[in-house]
Amino acid sequence: MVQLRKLHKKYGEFTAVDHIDLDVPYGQVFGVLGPNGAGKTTTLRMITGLLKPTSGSITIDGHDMGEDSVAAKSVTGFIPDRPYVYDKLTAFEYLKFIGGLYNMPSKRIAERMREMLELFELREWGDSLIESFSHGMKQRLVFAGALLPKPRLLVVDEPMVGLDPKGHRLIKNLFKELAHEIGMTVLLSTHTLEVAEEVCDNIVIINHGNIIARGTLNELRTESGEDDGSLEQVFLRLTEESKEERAQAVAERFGHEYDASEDGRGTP
Ligand SMILES: Nc1ncnc2c1ncn2[C@@H]1O[C@H](COP(=O)(O)OP(=O)(O)OP(=O)(O)O)[C@@H](O)[C@H]1O
Repeated sequence: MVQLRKLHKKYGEFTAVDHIDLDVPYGQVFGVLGPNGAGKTTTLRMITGLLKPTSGSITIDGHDMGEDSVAAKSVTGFIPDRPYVYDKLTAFEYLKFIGGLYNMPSKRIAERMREMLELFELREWGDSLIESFSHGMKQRLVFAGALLPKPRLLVVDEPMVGLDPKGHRLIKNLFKELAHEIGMTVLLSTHTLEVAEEVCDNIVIINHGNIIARGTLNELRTESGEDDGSLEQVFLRLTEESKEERAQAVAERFGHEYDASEDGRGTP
């Protein structure tokens, strides 16, 4: 479904994503994990076409993002980590706007709006202004919008932010159903390891812009030597760094040269 080849992103001199290769199969829940600043959001935003790579290629469902970004984006739904929605619209108006972006016929938009508002327990709120919604309701509305056109690929950055326990359960079940029953590919980044453990068929772990491990939870357990470990133990083991590695990363971040002889302090 998604192929990344030597995907690279620099912000100025800083490398956020470092020539990664990745294949995400159809019909799976695929998790992207990694510590803060690892490059997860940057990678997902490049896949959705919101950020332009410095180099490398992205193919979505056979469409090359560089050559035909409209075709690649037309099969993709995106749920960002923060629900940016225009407060002065009603839920109906917001969903109609999304349907229009995907060129959906009005009848289809009306049908899907009803289904989505029902699914995300917002049925009575269709005519209400979004400004009256709580954070969690806004997040659920963003989910409804992203799924409205039935995308083949759903990209989700930190899905659990702002959702209550009932919302967590709804979303976890939904991801599994979408992937395993409808065949949608769900590509998600999360810090909630219990979510990844429960729903992801495959996982990649990113650190400093590189993929440092990939596979099923069992394969990651073997790789990390944590044979019976939880994903948290596996994650901590795989991302643990020596003092030198940490110092080097900080020095690179601030454009300094790292000199190990200086006890890990970067020199300007
Ligand atoms: N617009 C930007 N300009 C400069 N640096 C940026 C920009 N956006 C991100 N970065 C840097 O790129 C690196 C990767 O950021 P990114 O947001 O992709 O990480 P992440 O893995 O999603 O982190 P988190 O888990 O904290 O959300 C970080 O060091 C970040 O500071």
